Amino acid sequence: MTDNRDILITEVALRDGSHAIAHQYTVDQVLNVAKALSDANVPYIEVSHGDGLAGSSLQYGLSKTDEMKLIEAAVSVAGESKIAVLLLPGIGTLHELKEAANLGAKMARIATHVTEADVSAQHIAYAKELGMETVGFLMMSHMAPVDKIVEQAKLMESYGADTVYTVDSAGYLLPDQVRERIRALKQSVGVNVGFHGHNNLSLAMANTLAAIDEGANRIDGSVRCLGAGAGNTQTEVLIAVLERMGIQTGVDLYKMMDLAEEIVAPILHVPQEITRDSLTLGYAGVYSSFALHAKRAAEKFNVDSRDILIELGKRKVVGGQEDMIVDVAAEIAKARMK
Ligand SMILES: CC[C@H](O)CC(=O)C(=O)O
Ligand SMILES: [Mn+2]
Repeated sequence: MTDNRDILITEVALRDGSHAIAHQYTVDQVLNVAKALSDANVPYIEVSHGDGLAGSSLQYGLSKTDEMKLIEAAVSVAGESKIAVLLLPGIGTLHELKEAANLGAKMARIATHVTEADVSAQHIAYAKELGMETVGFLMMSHMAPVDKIVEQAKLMESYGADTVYTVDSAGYLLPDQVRERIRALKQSVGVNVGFHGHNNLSLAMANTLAAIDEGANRIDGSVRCLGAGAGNTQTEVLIAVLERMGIQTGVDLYKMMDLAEEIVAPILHVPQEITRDSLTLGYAGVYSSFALHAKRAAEKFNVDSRDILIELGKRKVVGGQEDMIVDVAAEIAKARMK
C-alpha cells in the first residue's frame, strides 16, 4: 500500500450505496466491487447494511444477503485494503461489532446523531478492545452549531476515537458551513478529522474540497455516487480532482474509472441523479436515507413526496424516526380530504 497519502479515502458504496439499491447487494457484487477497490489501492472499504450493522429490518429495509456474509466476502478479497463497518448504537450492538471484527473488519465507524455522542462510548471502547481503528461519525451535522459539534467530537475523542467526522447526512451544508465545522474541529481535537458529504444540492465535491482545505485528512467517497439521496462525493471524480491539485490519495484513477463504468454502473437500479426528491432532501435538511421511504409512503397515500420531506424537515426528524414518514404521509392525505 502506498504510504505517502495526503488523504485517506473511505469508499462507502458498499454501505451508503446500499440505501440506493434498497439493501439488495449480493455476495458476488460485493466480491467484484471490493476486489476492484482493493486493486485500485483504496485504503478503506465500508461494508454494512445502509443503516449500519443489524440494520436489516422492516423499519429500515430488509437486506437481500446477511451483511456478515458480505463482510466476509469483502475481507476475502480486500488484500491491503481494510474493511470498515458502520454501527449506529441502538440499531447495532456489541455482538455484531464482535462478529464483524472476528470476520476481519479492521475499522469501526460509530455513528450518532450530532448531539448524541454520549451513546457511542461503549461501542468505541469495545472496538478499541477488539483491536479496531475507530471513527466517531457525527450525523446530521447541519442540525447543531459549531460549538456543539466540537463538544460532541471531544466526547468521542475521549472515548478513544482515532478520527472524528462531520457528516452532512442531508446534503444540506454549504461550503462555508463545512469550513467552519472542520476548522473548529481541527483547532479543538487531537485526532484525525474527516468529512462525509451527500450531493443533494450538488455540493458534495465543493464541500469535500472545503473540508480538505481546512485540514480534513479522512474523506468519504462513493464510486459512481452510489449512496443515499443523490449519493455521496463521487470517488473516481474526487481522485481525479485531487490528483490535479497535487494531493496524493494513492488511489489508481484509471482502475477507479473502470470499476465505476463496468462493475458499479450495472448494479444501479437507476442512474444516481439529483431528482426532485433528493433535491428536496438537501433543501429541507432531511436525512438522505429517508428518500426511498418517503417515495413509498407518497405512493401509498397518493401524496407528493416533496410535501412529506418538507414536513419532516420542519419537524426536525432524525435517523431512527423512519416510522414518522408514514405518519406524516397519512396526515397530509387526511388534511387534503377535509
Ligand atoms: C443511516 C445511517 C446513515 O446512512 C449514515 C450516513 O451515511 C449519513 O448519516 O450520511
Ligand atoms: Mn451518508
